[in-house]
Amino acid sequence: MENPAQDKAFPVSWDMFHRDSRALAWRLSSVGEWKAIVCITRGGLVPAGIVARELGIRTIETVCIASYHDYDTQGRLDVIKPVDPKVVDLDDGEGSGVLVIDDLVDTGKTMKVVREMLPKAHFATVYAKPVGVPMVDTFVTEVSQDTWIYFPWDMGWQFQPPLAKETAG
Ligand SMILES: O=P(O)(O)OC[C@H]1O[C@H](OP(=O)(O)OP(=O)(O)O)[C@H](O)[C@@H]1O
Ligand SMILES: Nc1nc2[nH]cnc2c(=O)[nH]1
Ligand SMILES: [Mg+2]
Repeated sequence: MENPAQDKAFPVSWDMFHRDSRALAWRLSSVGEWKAIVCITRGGLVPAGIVARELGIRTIETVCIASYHDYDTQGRLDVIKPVDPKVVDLDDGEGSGVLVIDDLVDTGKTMKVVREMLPKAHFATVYAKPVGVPMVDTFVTEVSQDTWIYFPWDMGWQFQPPLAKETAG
């Protein structure tokens, strides 16, 4: 099965996300140099800002894709906005000189669509699951396929009942 039930939780705090995105920038800094970042919205917006700051990249473009319409179930993949041709054509019309950033790769379907637009770009994510790993050139942390990653922008503070109350009765 390509994407089994994702019943393990990997919660990520803002601090963790900042540290892991900086680690991504650190890895990328020894891989190459890029003229522009293309971030895959919306999840890619946050790491793209951090990596752009670390690597001194000021041209930042978006490709707007949505597929997980129903929380954790992937549906039809919608390209809401393609990459600006000015960015595709920076070097050779195939994405050389472009760094594509997303928060994570899961099945790899989102990355595959963007790879078709920018075949020579470098693809990077902060987190990766095994099925998606072949689609990404650089990432920081791998989690198992049956794990759901909870990002800080999707979370909120909530009262936690004390253990004693949970186990009573
Ligand atoms: O490797 P895949 O199985 O294709 O999944 C990975 C994509 O899923 C999430 O985006 P989502 O479509 O939920 O949109 P969002 O970034 O706006 O949250 C995530 O941000 C990746 O872009
Ligand atoms: N937040 C979040 N979005 C996803 N999209 C695909 N996989 C995931 C995941 O594990 N977490
Ligand atoms: Mg996304």
